[in-house]
Amino acid sequence: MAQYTRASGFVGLITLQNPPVNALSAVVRQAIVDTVKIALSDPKVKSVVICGQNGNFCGGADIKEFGGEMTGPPLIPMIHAIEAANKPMVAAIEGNALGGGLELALGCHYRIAHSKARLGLPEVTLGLLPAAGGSQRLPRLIGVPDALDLITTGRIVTAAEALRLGIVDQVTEHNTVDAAVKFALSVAGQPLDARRISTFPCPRPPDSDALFEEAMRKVRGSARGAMAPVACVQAVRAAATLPYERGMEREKELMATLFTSGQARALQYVFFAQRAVGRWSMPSGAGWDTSKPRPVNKAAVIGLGTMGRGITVALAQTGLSVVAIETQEKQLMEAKQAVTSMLERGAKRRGAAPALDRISYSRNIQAVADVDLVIEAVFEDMALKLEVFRQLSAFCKPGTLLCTNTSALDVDELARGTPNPELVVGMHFFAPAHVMKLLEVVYGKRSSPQAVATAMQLGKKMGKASVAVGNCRGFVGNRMLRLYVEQAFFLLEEGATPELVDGALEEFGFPMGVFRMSDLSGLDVGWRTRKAAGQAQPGEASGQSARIRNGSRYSPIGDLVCEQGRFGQKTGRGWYQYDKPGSRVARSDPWLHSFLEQYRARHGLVARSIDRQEVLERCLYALVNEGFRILEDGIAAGPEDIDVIYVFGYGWPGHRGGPMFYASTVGLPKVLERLEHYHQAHPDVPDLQPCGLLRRLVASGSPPVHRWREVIKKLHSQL
Ligand SMILES: CCCCCCCCCCCCC/C=C/C(=O)SCCNC(=O)CCNC(=O)[C@H](O)C(C)(C)COP(=O)(O)OP(=O)(O)OC[C@H]1O[C@@H](n2cnc3c(N)ncnc32)[C@H](O)[C@@H]1OP(=O)(O)O
Repeated sequence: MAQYTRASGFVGLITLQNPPVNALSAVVRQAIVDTVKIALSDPKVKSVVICGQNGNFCGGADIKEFGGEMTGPPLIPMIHAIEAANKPMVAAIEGNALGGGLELALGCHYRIAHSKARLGLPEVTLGLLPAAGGSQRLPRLIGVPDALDLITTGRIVTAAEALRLGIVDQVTEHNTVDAAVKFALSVAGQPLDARRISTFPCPRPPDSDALFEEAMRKVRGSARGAMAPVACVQAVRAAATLPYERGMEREKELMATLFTSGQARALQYVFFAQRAVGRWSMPSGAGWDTSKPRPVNKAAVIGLGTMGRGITVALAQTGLSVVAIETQEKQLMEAKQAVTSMLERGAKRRGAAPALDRISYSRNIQAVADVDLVIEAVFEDMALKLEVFRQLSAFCKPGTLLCTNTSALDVDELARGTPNPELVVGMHFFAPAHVMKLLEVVYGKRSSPQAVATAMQLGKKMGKASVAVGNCRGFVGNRMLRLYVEQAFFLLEEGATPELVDGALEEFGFPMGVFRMSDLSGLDVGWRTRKAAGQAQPGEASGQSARIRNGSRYSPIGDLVCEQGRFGQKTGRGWYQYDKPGSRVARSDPWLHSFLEQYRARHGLVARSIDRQEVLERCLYALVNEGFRILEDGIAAGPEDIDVIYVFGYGWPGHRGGPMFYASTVGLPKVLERLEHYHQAHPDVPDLQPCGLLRRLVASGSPPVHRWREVIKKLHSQL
């Protein structure tokens, strides 16, 4: 709702009240309509201020309403009535003014913001566009290039940037509502014609056709099939080329296509999934609501390779004091230089001072003595990590949380090597750790809920989508990825090329297909793991036995490519060829194609024609099937956890909502049928056998994804 009061005698004060973010629900919209009417009809009121309660202006339209029938007064006429008012309407912006919230403020004649306010039109991230006039008013207010940037990316700006762009009229360090009331009194009675943004001509850039074509090219290149960014460009183009009323019609038309689209549903699911994973739980029943995190003011990072450096930067940028430890002098110096330049680059981008003085560097592990939490990021070697944990246990103060940044090693085994296993958790960062948004927080059998709560809270502070998962080989993300990569290898054996597989996956929306990705991250990483597991065996054995491990199909293709010294981009050769080592532009490699032909001949394999549909089904359904197993095993608490991991850590296109959501949109019976088909065709690949949970969900009528937890709970209670 919205509360109406009078301030300083002559100012009508409308306070939006819909905790926690004052979203514009039907009730709030009705209350705004009613209170605006009261204020405008009261002769004592000279001007009006609109603000939000609890220091938060407005988080936009109520996203929860989008799934159902929209009731209550619509936003557009409500904002028009505000703009048309004959008394000055002033928005007092504290906290967030996002989406419909900013559109409401743009309908006001003046905008006063607190210096800590954040403003933006993030609708595109929800598969929508700013369709309450935002796409038409913002370009008229700040010009086409800046409006295009904000609307197509959903980028949120600070009050300082908003002032520079001309979105707000004034920024205050003090009480925003007081400042707005004072301002409202100062402009009472002044003419308002020049303050109604919808009446402004849209400033037309000199070569606007070229500008829009370039914007469209850029957006199509990065959208990976998402419709909303494209519609955003079209809407802003309408603002630049059409009168306001016709622009509004175009905005509505474009929104109508997006509003009911599967992409919007998927992106809004991801929005709520991201919040749902914060309400984590462990199989013991402990969780976010029962576990209090410990305060963390000072942290240590052990091992300053690529991951350790990124983690150091992420921690320092969060405001923590960090002790960065590397035993080798040369590496320590190199790391210090790298961390310094990463911090400086980041600070320049944000227009802030680099957090250099928050970090101290040491070669001595005893420097951990006074830290609250340690993140170990040494080489992926169990013996080495056990030794580091032994030393940490000796030197850390009692109660220090010991975290390991392993991507696959057993957290329980590490915990067993310490006197306080309850203090050990995994914090699996993704490279580059200061950029990538995902963090898997891995709890072992003996991790205390408080340790998990502390790691989850630290992840949130670092701005990461943090997901609590159980301990198993590869945790959630890499455990699923193994099956996806494995299918891609099998497809090469059967007649596909890296280009075909990558093309299909990139068309689906991944930024890179599996082979281009593998060239980027280095083929030797997986090879080393396979060698350690005894899977990769040197030499070029032929015949079927060379492709079997533990009774299941195995493809040594990746191992053989590595044996040629082809490790991907870093060596200039991998699944593709590159101009020189380190170069990023992948080109088809005839050597690889003839290698594949020779390989098939040696193993008696006959290449067949494989289409993109099969590539998608084999790679994606195998991955989804493992997702069901993960849910069945209780490693992830719900489908949202898996989907957040894949969207934020593995490049799964957000407009397809994550693998489990995607499976639900394909239809679980269809996924089951295709897995049965492929399992029958490849009986030597047991991983293709449909998971019991998938069968159970289909048997229960394929409930929507938000109801899977009930089926999972029932399943676990019967085990
Ligand atoms: C047939 C065709 C018809 C077509 C036409 C139809 C027309 C109808 C549409 C009219 C035009 C609409 C145009 C406007 C659209 C919008 O405004 S879309 C919304 C845009 N806003 C956002 O994207 C902001 C989303 N929120 C956030 O980014 C953050 O929540 C925050 C505001 C920055 C606050 O962050 P933080 O403090 O970290 O809190 P959170 O944990 O994120 O959120 C707290 C809880 O609040 C819930 N929530 C947040 N925002 C909204 C929202 N806008 N609507 C509903 N709920 C919201 C969030 O989910 C959290 O709740 P829990 O999930 O229960 O934890």
